[in-house]
Amino acid sequence: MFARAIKASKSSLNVGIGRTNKHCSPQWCPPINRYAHHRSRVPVIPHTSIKIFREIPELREWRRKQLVDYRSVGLVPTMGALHEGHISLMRMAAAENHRVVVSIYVNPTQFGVHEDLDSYPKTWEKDCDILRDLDKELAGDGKNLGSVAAVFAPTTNVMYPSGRPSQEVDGKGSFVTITPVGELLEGASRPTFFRGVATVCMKLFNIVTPEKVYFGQKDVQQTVVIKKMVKDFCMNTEVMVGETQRESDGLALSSRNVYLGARRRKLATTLSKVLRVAEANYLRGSRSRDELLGPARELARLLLMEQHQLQPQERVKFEVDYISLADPDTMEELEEVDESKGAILSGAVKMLPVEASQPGEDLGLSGGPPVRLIDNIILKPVK
Ligand SMILES: Nc1ncnc2c1ncn2[C@@H]1O[C@H](COP(=O)(O)OP(=O)(O)OP(=O)(O)O)[C@@H](O)[C@H]1O
Ligand SMILES: CC(C)(CO)[C@@H](O)C(=O)[O-]
Ligand code: BAL
Repeated sequence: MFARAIKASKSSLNVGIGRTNKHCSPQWCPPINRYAHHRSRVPVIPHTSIKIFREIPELREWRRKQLVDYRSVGLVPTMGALHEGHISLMRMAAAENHRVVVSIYVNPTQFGVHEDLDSYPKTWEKDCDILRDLDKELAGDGKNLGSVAAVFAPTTNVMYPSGRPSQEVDGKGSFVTITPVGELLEGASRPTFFRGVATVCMKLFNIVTPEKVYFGQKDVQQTVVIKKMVKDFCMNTEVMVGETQRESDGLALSSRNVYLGARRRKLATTLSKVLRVAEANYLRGSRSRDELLGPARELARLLLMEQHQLQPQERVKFEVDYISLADPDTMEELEEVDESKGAILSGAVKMLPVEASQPGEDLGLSGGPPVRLIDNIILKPVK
């Protein structure tokens, strides 16, 4: 969250300023005119049949047609700045549904007041190129049931018709809260985060009415919150979870990795290394919190100490927010893993900005602001 400081490129600004909605800044509004298809009311991504819906009524009309035609619909919610993690969810959805809807919406209510909503990466044109390439790939692969049929890219006016609600913790508004799970871990660090996520996902599910919804394991607590919301509100959809996509050295893909720069990028694998130590101990038979998390915390301490011994021009400082061993259904902390249920190992680390840069050093986009990284490993049941 700390690292969303990219500014829209000049070209994306240019395409955005034709007819922007007063409730959305020109930087991030998908262009309305540019992709207009002459014979259709609904624009499409060029060289594809992927429809771009900006309004709810048109999307609902399209959705009704899919229902009448017995076509299943899968939804992949995203905040854009698409990468291979998102694409893997779309591939999964295309394998199991006739029509895949991808939502691209940077949801204000999940950002705390001091978080960087305004600078969250907005890469609409690049996202369209990625979707076009995926469209070609899926068309050439006979194993899929369907393909990406539509992008839903609403404005905040559409998503919050009574006006944009407060981002304050005690702010008023129509919110969905899923507690206590939404208050733990990520929710403790970002108190309005899961309220915003549950609220926007409830809206997206109500609008798209998908048979299945797709979320990434990288945001594991989010999957637990969404599953609980679907269960507790008797929602008619199935929550599917796609595995975390990683770089070859183990770093989980994330839109925010672009802010790391070369020096911090090398150390960004710290969290996955630390979690893997705990996983290795689980696989060797350890079950208690101390046996699992003790050595993991020790590795984090040693890696940080190593950095502190370096010169400011060379070192990377980071802060461990949490390392957790939690119940897979509630995210509550465990003293002992129940072998029949397994557990979730998760963590969050804040990579601090470099203290002293070297001449010409790549510090990451926007000068390398603080970057909060999250990751997790599922400890599978053994019985
Ligand atoms: N590396 C990944 N592997 C699998 N799924 C992912 C990965 N990264 C993100 N996702 C999933 O994609 C969906 C949309 O996520 P989002 O748009 O927030 O991307 P992100 O990379 O997590 O961005 P952020 O910088 O906000 O964390 C979520 O369900 C998320 O879990
Ligand atoms: C699910 C989501 C799209 C809701 O805004 C967001 O939290 C995300 O990208 O993980
Ligand atoms: N993938 C989680 C979205 C967020 O950090 O706001």
